[in-house]
Amino acid sequence: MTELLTAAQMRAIEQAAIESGKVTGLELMERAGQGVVEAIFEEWPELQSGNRKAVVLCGPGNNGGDGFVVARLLNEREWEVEVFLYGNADKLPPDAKANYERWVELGEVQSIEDFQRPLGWTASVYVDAMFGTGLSRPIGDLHNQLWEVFDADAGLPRLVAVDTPSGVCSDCGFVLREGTKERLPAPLPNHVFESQLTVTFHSPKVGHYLSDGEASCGKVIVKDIGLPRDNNMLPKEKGVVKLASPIIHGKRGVNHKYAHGHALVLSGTHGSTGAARLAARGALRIGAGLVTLGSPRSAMLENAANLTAVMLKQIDGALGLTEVLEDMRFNAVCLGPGLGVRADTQALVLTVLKANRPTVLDADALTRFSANPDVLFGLLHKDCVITPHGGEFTKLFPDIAEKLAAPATTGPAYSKVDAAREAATRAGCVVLFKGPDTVIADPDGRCSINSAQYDRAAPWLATAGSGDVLAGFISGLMARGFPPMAAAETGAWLHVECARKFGPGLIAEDLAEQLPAVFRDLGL
Ligand SMILES: NC(=O)C1=CN([C@@H]2O[C@H](COP(=O)(O)OP(=O)(O)OC[C@H]3O[C@@H](n4cnc5c(N)ncnc54)[C@H](OP(=O)(O)O)[C@@H]3O)[C@@H](O)[C@H]2O)[C@@H](O)CC1
Ligand SMILES: [K+]
Repeated sequence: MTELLTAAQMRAIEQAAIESGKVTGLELMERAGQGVVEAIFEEWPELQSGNRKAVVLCGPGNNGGDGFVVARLLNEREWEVEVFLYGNADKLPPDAKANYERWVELGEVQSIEDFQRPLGWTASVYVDAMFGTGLSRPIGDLHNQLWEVFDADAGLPRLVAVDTPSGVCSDCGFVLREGTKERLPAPLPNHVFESQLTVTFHSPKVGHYLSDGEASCGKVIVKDIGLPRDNNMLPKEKGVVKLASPIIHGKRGVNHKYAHGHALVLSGTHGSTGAARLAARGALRIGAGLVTLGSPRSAMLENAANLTAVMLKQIDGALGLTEVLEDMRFNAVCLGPGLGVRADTQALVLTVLKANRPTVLDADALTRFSANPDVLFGLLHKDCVITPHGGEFTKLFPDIAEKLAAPATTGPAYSKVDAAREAATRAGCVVLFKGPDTVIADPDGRCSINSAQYDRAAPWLATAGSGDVLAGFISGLMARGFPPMAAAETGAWLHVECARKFGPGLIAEDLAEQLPAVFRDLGL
């Protein structure tokens, strides 16, 4: 399980370790610099020999201190090293200052203003050690200068970011930028200069996995710097964010279909039934013992013509649903995909929520409440999962979405994690806020990011109906008895694995069909 830390959490861990007397800040900085050098050779073994040159850009804090260590260690390995400093050497914090002084015995320090791109890239490696977890405001002109130098049109150099790419907030993953009263157009102009490698310490930072994080980090390598793994010293008010991982087991115990639950998925009317069938098939493949599609009379023929293992039951309106839910064997309900946003959708949602059954609400079941989200929040309960994408999230939580969309001007800035957590508290249930950086938050404070980035990139998932399958996966797991947070996390993780298993050309129908192979890979 990978834990992702905020700047404050990382600082608390470092502080506690230093105060315990077991390690000094200087030792941590030395190990950080060593970690960067190790990572460079692991990533580019061809740099072990030959004429090698590094350009190291150092900032005014301890991130800069790490840079001076890297410069010295590469110099010891007979690299030619050029160092540029942003800011005043006299104002460096003590550990950084000590490493600055060790470096000036070996080489020169130039002002960052003199750093320009020569004709072509002349160094084997460029090290960005300007700002890390201490970034507190936009880097303004410096950013523009670097943006010009590292302009991708010139071809990407081996650019290594120490801890975080400078300018990117380590909590939210956004590039900090000057405030503007006007909302920036979507998508935001991407002013990120791309590192090929980001070497971070102890644990990845939350911002590496959110918003611009992946685009700017390239690849994240975590180096141990000897800090304790005991998180007792962390601020308690918010738990640590984790990378989602599957909490799944094979079907155990009684070999009877009813032992694995019975999911009910509600279909839309005639002509809008495919989404619910995708969800239903997802629920069945993921292991619910039985799945029934509840269909209005108008869509019975259409659904009957397209179902085999999934069962079909006519359910007309809230009254019909109330009667069906008297059968307690329906132990998980999924509604929203293709349901439509008419008044009876609201009645169906309210009926399901009053029945107090594990429930997944997606798509139209959420959009229907755009005008009156409080009605929905009043009835959602702890056994629910809601799965909004960005647009649905904005309709249900407009004030939260506005905070998230506002330009990040000071660090650490409001993040998608903060937004999902706030939404979960308001909704009183698990919120799965979709994206390549899906954030899953439980009102009890647990939070994870299901990343479809870096080595789990799955761009093929952006295809019609894939969200419907996810809603089905989660409801199928809930029918199997998974608690909402575990169901959401596991369902989202498997969803990405299925997309990766299939690869290019994926359409929504393919997703659930990959589950058997993914389960086999997991040894289930
Ligand atoms: N602590 C440890 O033991 C270890 C720490 N380690 C390393 O330290 C890093 C954290 O160090 P850090 O806290 O000193 O923060 P850092 O990112 O260097 O920047 C702070 C400086 O930048 C300034 N500043 C901020 N924004 C600015 C802007 N836009 N434009 C201009 N200035 C700006 C800010 O000024 P201020 O906001 O105070 O005015 C302050 O002077 C961490 O990422 C890791 O690499 C490792 O060695 C392991 C051991
Ligand atoms: K950096």
